[in-house]
Amino acid sequence: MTGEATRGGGTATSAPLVADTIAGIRGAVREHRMAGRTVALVPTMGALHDGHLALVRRARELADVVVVSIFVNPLQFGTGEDLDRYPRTLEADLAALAREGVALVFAPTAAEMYPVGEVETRVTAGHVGTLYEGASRPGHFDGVLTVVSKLFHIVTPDHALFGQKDAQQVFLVQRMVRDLDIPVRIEVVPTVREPDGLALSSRNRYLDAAQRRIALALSESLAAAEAAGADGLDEVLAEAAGAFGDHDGIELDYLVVVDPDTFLPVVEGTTGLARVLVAARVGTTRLVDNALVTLG
Ligand SMILES: Nc1ncnc2c1ncn2[C@@H]1O[C@H](COP(=O)(O)OP(=O)(O)OP(=O)(O)O)[C@@H](O)[C@H]1O
Ligand SMILES: CC(C)(CO)[C@@H](O)C(=O)[O-]
Ligand code: BAL
Repeated sequence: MTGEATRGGGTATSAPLVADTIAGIRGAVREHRMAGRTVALVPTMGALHDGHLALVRRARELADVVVVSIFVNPLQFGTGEDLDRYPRTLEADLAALAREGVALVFAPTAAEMYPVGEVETRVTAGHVGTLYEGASRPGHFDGVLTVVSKLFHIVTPDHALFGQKDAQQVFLVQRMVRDLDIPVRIEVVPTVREPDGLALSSRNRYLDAAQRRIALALSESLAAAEAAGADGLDEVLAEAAGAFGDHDGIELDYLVVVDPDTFLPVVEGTTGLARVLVAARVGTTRLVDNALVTLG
C-alpha cells in the first residue's frame, strides 16, 4: 500500500490498516491472499455500536482477516433524508475496531466510490425492493445493492456479514448473491438489543431521552406480535399495532407480516414461521425492527 492510501495510527499490531482508495484496499487484501488467508467483509456506514461489533466478532470466527468498510453511501439516501447529518465518528470507530483486532478498514470518500458523480449502472433490487422500506425510501435498495456489489468486487471476500436488524436488506443481498452468482457466503447475525429491548442503531443517537422511551414501541410491538402468534395473522397485527396506540410522538410507518422465503405479505390462515417487520418515525428519526413469529 502507498502512504497516501493508508492512514494507520496506534501500534502496528493492534491498529487496523486504513485504506481510503480502492487500489489501497485491493493491494492490502492481495497480500493476505498471497499468504493463504481467508477474508471476511463487514460493510457498515460507521458510527459503530455493539451491533456492528457482533458482526465483527462473528467475522473473526469465520475468516483469518476481517475487513470493515465504513462508507455513508449517498446512493441509498433519498432527497430530504439524513445523508448530511448521518453520524460520522471515524476516530472512535477505528479505536473500537483496533480493540476487536480488525486488520483492515476501507473508508473511501464518495468521490473514490463514484468518481463521475451519479452512477449510470446500478443493481436493481426488483419488486421486493419497492416494498416496505423501499416504498418509504424509493431507490434505497438499488443504492444498497449497488454499493454492496461494488464492495464485493473490491474486497472479494469469502464471507460477508449483515445484521438481522435490517431484515429486508439481508433478504435482498442474499437474493442478489444468488441471482448474480457472486462467490461469497452471507452470514446473518442476530439483532443486538439494549437491555430494555431497543435494537441498537446508529440512528438512536438522534433520539432525546423522551424519544428514546417512546422508541420502545417498536420492540414492544414485536413482543406483542410474538405472544399473539398462536391466534393467527389478524391477532398478530392487532396486538402489534396496539403497542403504538399507547404512545404519542411516534408515527407507525408500516407493520407487516411476511413469508421469510419470499418476503411477500402472508394472508390470514397462514401457519408456520413468518417475519414481522415494523418501521416508525420518532420525531424526524426513522427506526426499523423485526422478529420471527410462529403463526397458528
Ligand atoms: N442492532 C444490531 N444488531 C445486529 N446488527 C446490526 C445492528 N444494527 C446494525 N446492524 C448491522 O450492521 C451493518 C451496518 O449497519 P449500519 O452501519 O447501517 O448501522 P445501523 O445501526 O443499522 O444504522 P442505521 O441507524 O443507519 O440503520 C448492517 O448489516 C446492519 O444490519
Ligand atoms: C450494507 C450497507 C453498509 C450498504 O451501504 C448499509 O446499508 C448498512 O449499513 O446497512
Ligand atoms: N442500516 C440500513 C442503512 C440505511 O438505513 O441507509
